[in-house]
Parts: sequence; C-alpha cells; structure tokens
Amino acid sequence: MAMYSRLPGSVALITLQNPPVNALSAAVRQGIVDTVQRALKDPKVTSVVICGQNGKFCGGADIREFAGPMLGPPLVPMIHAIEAVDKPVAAAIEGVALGGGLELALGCHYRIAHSKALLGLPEVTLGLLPGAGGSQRLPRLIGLTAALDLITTGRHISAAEALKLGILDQVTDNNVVDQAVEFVRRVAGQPLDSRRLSTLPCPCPPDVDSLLDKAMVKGMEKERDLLTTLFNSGQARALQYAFFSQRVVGKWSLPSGASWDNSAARTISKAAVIGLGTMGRGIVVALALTGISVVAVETQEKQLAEASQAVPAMLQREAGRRSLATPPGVISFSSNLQDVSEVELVIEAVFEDMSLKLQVFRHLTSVCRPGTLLCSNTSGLDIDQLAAVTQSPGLVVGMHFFAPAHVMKLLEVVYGPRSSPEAVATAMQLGKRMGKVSVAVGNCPGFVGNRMLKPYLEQANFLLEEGATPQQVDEALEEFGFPMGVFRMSDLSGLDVGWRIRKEAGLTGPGVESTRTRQGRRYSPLPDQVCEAGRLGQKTGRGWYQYDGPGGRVARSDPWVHIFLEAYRAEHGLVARSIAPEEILERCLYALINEGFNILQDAMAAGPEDIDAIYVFGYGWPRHHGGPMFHAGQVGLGRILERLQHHHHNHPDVPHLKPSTLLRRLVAVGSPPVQTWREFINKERVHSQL
Ligand SMILES: CC(C)(COP(=O)(O)OP(=O)(O)OC[C@H]1O[C@@H](n2cnc3c(N)ncnc32)[C@H](O)[C@@H]1OP(=O)(O)O)[C@@H](O)C(=O)NCCC(=O)NCCSC(=O)C[C@@H](O)CCCCCCCCCCCCC(=O)O
Repeated sequence: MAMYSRLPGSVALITLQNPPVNALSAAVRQGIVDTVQRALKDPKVTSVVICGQNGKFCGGADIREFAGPMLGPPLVPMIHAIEAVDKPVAAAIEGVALGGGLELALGCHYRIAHSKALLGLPEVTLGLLPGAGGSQRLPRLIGLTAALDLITTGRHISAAEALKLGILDQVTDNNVVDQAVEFVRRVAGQPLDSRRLSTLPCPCPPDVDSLLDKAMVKGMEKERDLLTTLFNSGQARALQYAFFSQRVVGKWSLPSGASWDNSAARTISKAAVIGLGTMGRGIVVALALTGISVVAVETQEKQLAEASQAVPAMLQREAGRRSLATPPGVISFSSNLQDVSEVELVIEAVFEDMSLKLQVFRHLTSVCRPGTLLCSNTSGLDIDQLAAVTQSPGLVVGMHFFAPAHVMKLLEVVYGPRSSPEAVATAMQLGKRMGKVSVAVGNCPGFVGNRMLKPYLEQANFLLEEGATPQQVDEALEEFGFPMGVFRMSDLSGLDVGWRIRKEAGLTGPGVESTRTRQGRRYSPLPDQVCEAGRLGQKTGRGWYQYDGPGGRVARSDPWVHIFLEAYRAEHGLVARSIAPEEILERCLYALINEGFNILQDAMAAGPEDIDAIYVFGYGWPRHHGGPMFHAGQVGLGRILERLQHHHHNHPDVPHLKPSTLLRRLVAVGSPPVQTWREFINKERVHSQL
C-alpha cells in the first residue's frame, strides 16, 4: 500500500507501507500508481516526495511474489510513468534503497538520502539482474564502469559513496523527508528533461566500442529479455531460496515447543573462552568485535604467550577489514581457570577429547557463579554428557564454530535434552550479534554438518578404492561448484582430525585388523594408511596431494599417491575401473543428502532450510544450488531415490546409501516442494509415520 498526504506548500507525500522493508508488492505498486495519479490530477500540488514507512525507503521487489504469477501493475511502466511526470518527484531515502527500491528512486527526478542509508542493486545475489530499468538508468547517471561494478557485485554502498558517485543529490543527517520536501519546493518549476535518466545518453569510457553504444539504445528491451531468462533459471530460484533460508533459521524452534518468539535471551557483556588454539583464538576475536569483554584462558604457558601476541593482531586486522576504528571489546589473558568466576558465559574450546572436556566442565561448574551459561565448541561430542557433570545442566549448550571462527559465518547452536530455552535463545542471539548465521541443531554425533559430511567422505574414499584418483573426485565436486573438492579440503583441515576420531571409535589403531569391513560395514582404511605414512595434509606438505613444503597451499598431484593406490588395490584384489564424474557426484552428494533426510526424520534439524543454511555457510555448498535439500528437490526426489536404490543395490554393505524412510515417504506423496517439508514432517510425526 501507499499513503497519500498533502503537505503545506503544495507538496504531495507518498509513503510506501509494507513492513518490514516496504517491498514493492502488488498492493504497494497499485498504491504508487494511484497516489501518483492523484498528485498529478491535483492542481494545487506542484511537487511530490516518495518515502518509506518506519525508516526504510524500500528493500526492492517483493521476492516472495517471484514464486507465483505476477499480479498487479508491473514495475517497469510504473517507474516510467513517474519519470514522465511534469512535477518534480524526489525520493526521500532512509534505511535502504535496494534493487527495485533503488530503481524506483532512479525513476524519480531527485534523490535525497539520510547519511546512514544503504543503496545498491543486489539482484545478482538472487540470480537476477536489475529488471526495472536499473541496468539502464544507473549507467546513464554514473557511467558504465561504476554502474557495472555495482550491478555485478550487488554490493550495498553508503550514502556518502552514493553521493560521490552522483547517485544522490543530497545527503543529510536530519529528517530526510523534511529535507526532500524543502528540496522539491526549491526546484519546483525548473525543467525536468535532464532529470529523466532513461532518456539520457550513456557516458561511456573512450575505449568502449560503438557496438555497446548501439546495445544501450535497445537496453530496456534487452533488460527484459535477459531478466526473463534469468527469472526462470534454477540458479535464481536457488539463490532466492538461500536468501529466505538464511532468515528462516533465525526463527528457530525446538521439539519441546520452545522457540525464538517465546524464549527470552540474556544479553551477554562479559564472557570467557577456555583454550587458545586456533578455534579459541578466533572465538575470542569474534566476541571482542561485538564489544564483549573477554577473559581468554589457556593453561599451557607457551600457548598462552603465543596467543597473547597473536590475538590482538588478529583483532586489529579484522577490525580494520570491517572498517572499525578501534576494536570494541577488551581482552584479558590468564592461565588460571579461577579468573572466569565473574563472567556470564563461558565457551570451552579445548582439544576435541571428551575426558578433557569433562574435566574442564567439572572445574567450570565449581568456579563460575550460579547462572553462568556453559558452552562447548565441540564439533560433534555429546552435549548431554557434558551437561551431566554440571550443577545446572539446563545452562549447557554447544556452540560449534567453524574455522577461522572470527571469519566463518556459520554457528551450530546445539541443544541437548536438558538445555533450557533461555540457554538456546542466548546462544542464538549471541551468534547473531557476532554476525553469524546461527542454526539450532539437535544433539547427535557430528550434529548436522559433520554428521552429513561422514557419508560424503566415506563415498569419496570408496571411489578411490574403485579406481578414481583424488583429482578426479575433486574436479567433479569443484565443477559442481564447491570451492574445494573433498580431498583438497581434507588436506587443508588436516587428515589427523578424522584419524583421531576413527581411532576413538575403535575403527582403526593398534590391534584392529586391516580389513575393508569394520563393525559390520564396508570401511576404507585408505585415509588411515595415508596418515600412518606421516602425510597429514598441508601442514606436513604431503597428504592426498603434495605441496611446496609444510604449510604450502598449492596442491599438486603426487606420484606417491598413485603408486600407493595401485598397491592398495592390488593388495585387496580390487580392479580399477573408469568412473564418470556423474557417478562421483551421485555417490558423494546423494549419500550426503540421504543423511540430511535421516536428520530431518530424527528431528535433529527443524527443517530443510536449517540443513541448507548449514551447508551453504559452513561447508562451501554452492549457493546457486540452494543447499543439499533444495538441490534434492531440484533434481527430483524420485530420481534421488532411484539412484540411491541403484547404488545401495551395488554396495549393500554401505548403510548410508540405503534410502531414508522420509525420502521414500515424500516420494510416495508426490514429491512436494521443499518449502512444505517441515509441515509434512510434523504431520507424519504426529501420525507416527516416521
Ligand atoms: C533490506 C534488508 C537489508 C533488511 O535487512 P534486515 O536485517 O533489517 O532484515 P531481514 O533481512 O531479516 O528482513 C526482514 C524481513 O523482510 C523480508 N524481506 C526483506 N527484503 C525483502 C524483499 N525484497 N522481498 C520480500 N521480503 C523481503 C525478509 O525475508 C524478512 O522476512 P521475515 O519473514 O523473515 O521476517 C535485507 O532484508 C535485504 O537485503 N533484503 C533483500 C534486498 C534485495 O535483494 N532486493 C532486491 C530484490 S529483487 C528486485 O528488486 C528486482 C528488481 O530489479 C525488479 C525486477 C522486476 C521484476 C519484474 C518481473 C518481470 C518478470 C519477467 C519475467 C517473466 C517470467 C515469466 O513469467 O515467465
């Protein structure tokens, strides 16, 4: 909707009303068309100001409408009509003018913004292009080079930068509507032709050839043609889904009924981090950047000395990267656990070893004041076991950060059966303050992300046994869109991490027979043998690839690995076969997706969006494929089921390939769209079908 009011002095004010961001829904577009007409017809009105309700000009086209047929007045003619008006129209921009919001402002004759406003054309991040004249008006206003930068990056720019580029006519620290009203009163009666951007020539740099000039003449039609193609593309749907899934996960809910809107969070101002290895250091920096005072504890003197040098430097660097003049938080270093007695929340980040973590939690519960929240940065250990050794199990949750913790966007907040809604709410809110995409997940081995990673890694190893090379597997995954294939990623993380976990699980180590079946299922000892050869990945300069030296970054194929694989296959009587990239993708990705269905079935994630956000923000799943569960829907659930059945038939000793019951149920009811799975699962659970 849009509200019309007449201000003293012949100015009509049109206020967009569609909370929270005044997106240009059909009702808003209709409102704009009607109110502009009204202003035109009113002889007493000499000028018009368009603004947005509640301190936000406009967040662009209503992305939710993209899923259905377009109703209401179309955006392009609406903006053209505003541009053609013979009374001056100004956009009063507060908060945001993004996408269609900025395009609307570009159709106005003048643009006045508050100094804190953000402007941009982020359509590219949704798989689209500015489709309401933005690709045409912006270059005509600020030149091709600057416009291309904004259109292709989708970045949000400050009002100051927009003023410098020539997008804005004025920036103010005062009330932007008042300023815009004053502005249009001043310019009323002046000629408007030079303010109608779509009619102007495009200032091009001298090296742009004449072809481009000709293309610009037909720009509006071209924009529409290209938008139509993009609009119907799978990538656009995936990117728009990713936009919403990021927001859906903030509205968390637990099987107990506790949720974001019925659970109070505490605001944390003092926290402690125990353990200053790589993860602990990153967590200290992430907390300090939000303005929280941090007590950073490390009991090993050498590690403490190193961390107290490294952490302030990391903090400075990250503050600089975020354009913060001074890092807001205060950090104190200590080797004494007793020093955490006054904080409100502790994050334990010691070595991933249950007995060590239990020892720390026993200690914490005795030194911290009652009511302190105790969190563990475990990547998959049992939160409930940790809670059990504390005096207040309700105040224990997992906060699983991803390395480097001050940079990576994902945080898994792990609730155990006894975690209180308040503890979950506080950890989720703290994650948000740190700029993380926080996802609430249930307490099961590996939680969500690492639980799904296990079958993925397992398939990659099996493919090596059957004839693939690490490069072939990585290339198939990188071609799909992962920034790094599974073997390159393992080399980067360190092969010893998984090796230690497998030893703890009794799958390998002294006394365990070197067969290809362990604990009743197929097992590949390949990664264990690579570690036993002293090849732990980048840190040792050798792993699945070779590097220039320890810490080297550039992976090169290593003849040792090829000889090793051949010898391994010969030893186990395996005949190498040629494996197509399609099979590599199916085996790795469908096994991972299948585990995602098991996780939903077990209620360890509230919905497919949670899993997808975890994979996009924490595991490099290509955003333009939406996430594993969205991708499953795009491929077709029937097809995923059929391929899993096929691979499980060929590998009956691999339980991860056995299709999940939930997947079967979804196929049986006609493969409904991913957005409806949450409701379906809840209903099935009530009727005990899952
Ligand atoms: C604006 C923000 C920066 C605000 O951030 P903040 O953190 O304050 O808040 P949230 O992000 O949590 O958002 C709050 C709330 O609002 C929802 N929301 C935000 N933006 C939109 C939106 N644009 N549409 C709908 N809903 C929105 C969000 O989901 C939250 O909701 P919840 O329920 O969770 O509370 C930040 O939100 C942000 O960055 N927003 C996105 C900004 C953006 O990307 N804008 C661009 C949109 S695309 C666009 O504008 C395209 C234009 O160029 C016009 C295109 C013309 C289309 C014409 C169609 C012709 C079709 C031709 C093809 C035909 C094909 C065929 O039929 O075959």
